[in-house]
Amino acid sequence: MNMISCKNVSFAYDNVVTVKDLNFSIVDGDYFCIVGKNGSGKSTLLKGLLHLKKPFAGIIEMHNRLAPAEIGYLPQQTSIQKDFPASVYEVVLSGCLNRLGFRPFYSKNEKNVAEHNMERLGIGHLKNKCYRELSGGQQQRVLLARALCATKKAILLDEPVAGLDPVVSQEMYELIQTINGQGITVIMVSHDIPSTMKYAKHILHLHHTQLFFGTAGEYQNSDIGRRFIGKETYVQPDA
Ligand SMILES: Nc1ncnc2c1ncn2[C@@H]1O[C@H](COP(=O)(O)OP(=O)(O)OP(=O)(O)O)[C@@H](O)[C@H]1O
Repeated sequence: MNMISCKNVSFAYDNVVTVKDLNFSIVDGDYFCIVGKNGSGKSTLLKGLLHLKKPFAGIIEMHNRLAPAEIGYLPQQTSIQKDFPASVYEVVLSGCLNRLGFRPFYSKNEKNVAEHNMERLGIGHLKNKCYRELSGGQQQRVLLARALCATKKAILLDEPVAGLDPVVSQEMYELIQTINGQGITVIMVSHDIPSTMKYAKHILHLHHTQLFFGTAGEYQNSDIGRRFIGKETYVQPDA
């Protein structure tokens, strides 16, 4: 069943259209990857899906009463975020912010949700540690736990393994796959094409418009897919 549909969607900055004619759907339980070169419109689309940016034209439909605030979001990390002076627990719990409404304090239930997601991602033992003292991989797990506090339905991840070493990246991908297997829809922007091909169910390839939308298998067999996968996959030169 469709969770989100984009129909003839375009985005513009200062009335200048930068991304146009997007037509695709994300289904319940999808592992949906958005790929494309720098500046092709991936982050703009993410902002659109989160309703942080209005389409210039077209419509983004959220089905089954999915509210944008119910999508957990793991943004790209900046150096300022990496230095954030809060405990792991505080960072994870802040994922429940959207549930607070006018209440000033978190409820017992929200605290339980935070505890549950820390255990789920294997960071329960880091609860009282300062976020900025963690490794890059641990920080990403914390942010993933935070994103999961906001949702039972979908998470949106912007380059979740950027800056992580191959082993930690692999662990992160396995966690994301496990979460997807538990029924959470995964929507991910990625420059990591080999892993995209390994895990994605559907792929959207952007270059200011939609160059491809379909299954990972269809992408692999398409001209655009073959060219992009070939270019982006790093081949170890002969020693
Ligand atoms: N705030 C803005 N004002 C004006 N133009 C913008 C703004 N943000 C993005 N753009 C333009 O919109 C287009 C798409 O940018 P976007 O950041 O969405 O690309 P991207 O695919 O996410 O890039 P990257 O892979 O480098 O993160 C680009 O041409 C960019 O210059």
